[in-house]
Amino acid sequence: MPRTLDGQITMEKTPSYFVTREAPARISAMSKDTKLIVVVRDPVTRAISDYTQTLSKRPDIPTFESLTFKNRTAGLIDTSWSAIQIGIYAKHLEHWLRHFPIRQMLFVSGERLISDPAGELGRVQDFLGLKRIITDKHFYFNKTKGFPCLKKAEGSSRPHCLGKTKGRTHPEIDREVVRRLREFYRPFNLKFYQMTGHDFGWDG
Ligand SMILES: Nc1ncnc2c1ncn2[C@@H]1O[C@H](COP(=O)(O)OS(=O)(=O)O)[C@@H](OP(=O)(O)O)[C@H]1O
Repeated sequence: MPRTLDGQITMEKTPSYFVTREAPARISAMSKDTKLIVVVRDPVTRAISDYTQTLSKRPDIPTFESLTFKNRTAGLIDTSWSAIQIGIYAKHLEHWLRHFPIRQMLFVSGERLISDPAGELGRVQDFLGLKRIITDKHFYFNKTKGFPCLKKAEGSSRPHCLGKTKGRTHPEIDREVVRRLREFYRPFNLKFYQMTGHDFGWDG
């Protein structure tokens, strides 16, 4: 991690910190003032997205439906499958709250990052104590990509969308399996809304 000079903010990101048991203590030991930003989306869609990403690299893996259950007849969800485990946000957050106060954490809605990127980035800028430089003016909706894109990439005058690995088409998943997963996540989601003081709207 480079030294941070006056007037600079050092940022670092990885998708795996939030669920890594050792990460909260290690980050707190490095700097207990660190601000933490977590992007969360509906855990069911997240699991399907995770599966879609693995499937793109290993097309021979079993179906989403078969990986979801330890015992499908009994409706027993396989919580050891990482695609499912990662979405139990309340459990992961508990570990962070042993080392950081909730005011040092910002939870960005993955859904709103798509429907209102400037609004969500406004929250990020406020949280970091920055002026709201990034606004609506910086985005446009790209119909081909189906997502918001930047009107101008940094250091360029050309528009920029995220790459092909972001926004893949998800496979169709058995509705009953989706329903069962929604039921499974519901109590954890409600706990998460309570802990963060923010209803992400994944449960109707
Ligand atoms: N503007 C824009 N363009 C494209 N994609 C967008 C955008 N905003 C959010 N998203 C969502 O980001 C999802 C991929 O991000 P990940 O967090 O999975 O990426 S990472 O591989 O873990 O870094 C990706 O998930 P999938 O749709 O499942 O691919 C998108 O839904």
